[in-house]
Amino acid sequence: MAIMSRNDDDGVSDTNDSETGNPGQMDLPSEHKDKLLASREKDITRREGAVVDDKATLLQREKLVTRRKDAVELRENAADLREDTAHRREETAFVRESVIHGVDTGQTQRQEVVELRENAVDLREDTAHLREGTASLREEVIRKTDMGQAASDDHLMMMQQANARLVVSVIEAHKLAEQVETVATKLQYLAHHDGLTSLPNRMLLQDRLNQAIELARRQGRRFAVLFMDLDRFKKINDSLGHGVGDQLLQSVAQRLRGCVRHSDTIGRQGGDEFVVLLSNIMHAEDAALIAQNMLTALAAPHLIDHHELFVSVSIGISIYPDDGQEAETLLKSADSAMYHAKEGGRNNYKFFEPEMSVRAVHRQSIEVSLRLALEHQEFVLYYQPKINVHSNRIIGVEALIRWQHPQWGLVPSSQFVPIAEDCGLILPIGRWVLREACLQARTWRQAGLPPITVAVNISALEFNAPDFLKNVRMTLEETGLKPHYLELELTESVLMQDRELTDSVLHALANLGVKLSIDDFGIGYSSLSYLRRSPIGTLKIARSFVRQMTTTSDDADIVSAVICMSKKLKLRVIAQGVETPEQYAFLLARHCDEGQGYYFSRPVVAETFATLLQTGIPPALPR
Ligand SMILES: Nc1nc2c(ncn2[C@@H]2O[C@@H]3COP(=O)(O)O[C@H]4[C@@H](O)[C@H](n5cnc6c(=O)[nH]c(N)nc65)O[C@@H]4COP(=O)(O)O[C@H]3[C@H]2O)c(=O)[nH]1
Repeated sequence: MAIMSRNDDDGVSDTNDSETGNPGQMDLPSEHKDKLLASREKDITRREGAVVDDKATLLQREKLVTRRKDAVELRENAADLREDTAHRREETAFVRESVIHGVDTGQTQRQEVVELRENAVDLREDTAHLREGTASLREEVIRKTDMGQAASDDHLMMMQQANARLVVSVIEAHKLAEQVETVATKLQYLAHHDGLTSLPNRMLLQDRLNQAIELARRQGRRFAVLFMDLDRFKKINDSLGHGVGDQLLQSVAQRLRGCVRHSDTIGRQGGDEFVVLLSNIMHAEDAALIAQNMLTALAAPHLIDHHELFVSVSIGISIYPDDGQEAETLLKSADSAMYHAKEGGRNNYKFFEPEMSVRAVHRQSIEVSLRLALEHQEFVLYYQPKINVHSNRIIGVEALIRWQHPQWGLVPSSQFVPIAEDCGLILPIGRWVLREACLQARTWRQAGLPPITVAVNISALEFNAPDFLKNVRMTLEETGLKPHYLELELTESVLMQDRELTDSVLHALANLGVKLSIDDFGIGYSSLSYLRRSPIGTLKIARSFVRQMTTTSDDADIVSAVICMSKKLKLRVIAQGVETPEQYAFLLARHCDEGQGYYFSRPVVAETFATLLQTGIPPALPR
């Protein structure tokens, strides 16, 4: 008998299979056999279906895992993007701060501006990349979201987060772009304006000048260019410090603004130089009127850091088209005219005249030749004796430089020392003078001539050079001259500079044994209490007072007062530029002990001076 039992799973199972020759197989009627076969086939199909179902589930799971991976990747991408944005934001903030700092302090140098501009360009490129990055990421999200319609809630949530982060990134990118715009605008401003005064700078002024030329050419009109610089600004800067100097320049800029119309341009060329473009004048006299207004406006005291500062300017004026048809020529003409204004006593204005450019060219060629003069050994020292007016004995000598030019002949120092000071060449020239004078003094000593002190002029630039003291020490050592045979003549302006530094150098020199004197005393502003404390040993009365002391009572009073004061302060005093017997007599009567000037001897070459030293001042010299 066939034993049929109900299976839990599919309901039918046989334990006695006749086809397999199973001992449990029974011989069934054919209709039963057909039924059994049909039932078996159904069973197999059902089982195969279950396997297919399993495969689909696996595939489904695999897809889910892949989508999860995509979502994680997206999340990571979004996080990277966010980090990148934050980083860029910091950079922008830094750039912006640098620019603002630059604008505030006026210290943004041209190089910095260039760097900032390059940074802004980089930043802009980065922002563009960032935008591209966010766009492609968004596209990817959309694509993957479409693919994953059937994604799990988890997957959807991750997608939403990634999307939200992308939105943040895009907003950041927009902000970044705005900030870069702001920085770019500021850079643009800085590139065309002076950081200290906010006036148009050289570049912008050049642009405006070119525009004015173009317009004036078309309309057949004239316009004026005013070139000006502050008289003796360097002294204020050196003595009161750059902070005060900067404020003074701001104050000057402010007052100049008040003197011109809106259509005119005032620019700062650099340092204490300003250029004004008066774009609409009918006659040259209009420019003169404005120049005069500027002189008046600047003359009132400038109150800066509790200092009442008085400044004046010298102004040179050139007119388009008479004095130049191009920007450069107009500026040059105005510059030459300004030099003449300065030479004419400062605090005034001068119109350009054609012969001025000849002098400007001459000055330029002096500078070029000066650069070669040291190398070509064209300098020579002359020596002028200092005399004890009572004994008529030579008590010292001043070394004075001359330039033996191959074409121009012997050039006096007044024609090239100021130029050498302007262009800094006075530093190597000064070192040469000091060495040459020390060597010469030593040679005279070795030749058995009476011991005397040799004096060397030191300009403010030389005194303030960082290696000045070291150079004096080294020169004395190398030339073998004893320090007390060297005297340094300083101008009053040297004493007005950085007090602490000046004091320490003066005392170091005095400790070495070097003598110190003040040249041209009376024309500066030396404080008497300072003189008392300083190691200065001698005052040299300025030639300008000595020249008129016998004819002008004011000068006579000044010279008498300086002699008297020197004695009280226990300082030696010497009158410079003594030329006449009357001046000599005046000094004797006022008990001035020492004198120097043509009355005793002109500056002479070293050999002649050696003879003077041996023989004394000959009576044959004009007296
Ligand atoms: N009219 C007139 N002039 C007289 C008389 N006695 C002397 N002098 C001139 O007065 C100037 C005196 O020199 P300083 O006041 O130091 O003024 C000097 C000094 O400031 C500067 N200098 C000259 N040599 C040097 C140098 O080696 N180094 C530096 N840094 N400056 C120098 O150039 C200035 C002019 O020098 P120099 O042309 O040599 O002119 C000299 C001298 O030749 C006189 O009785 N009447």
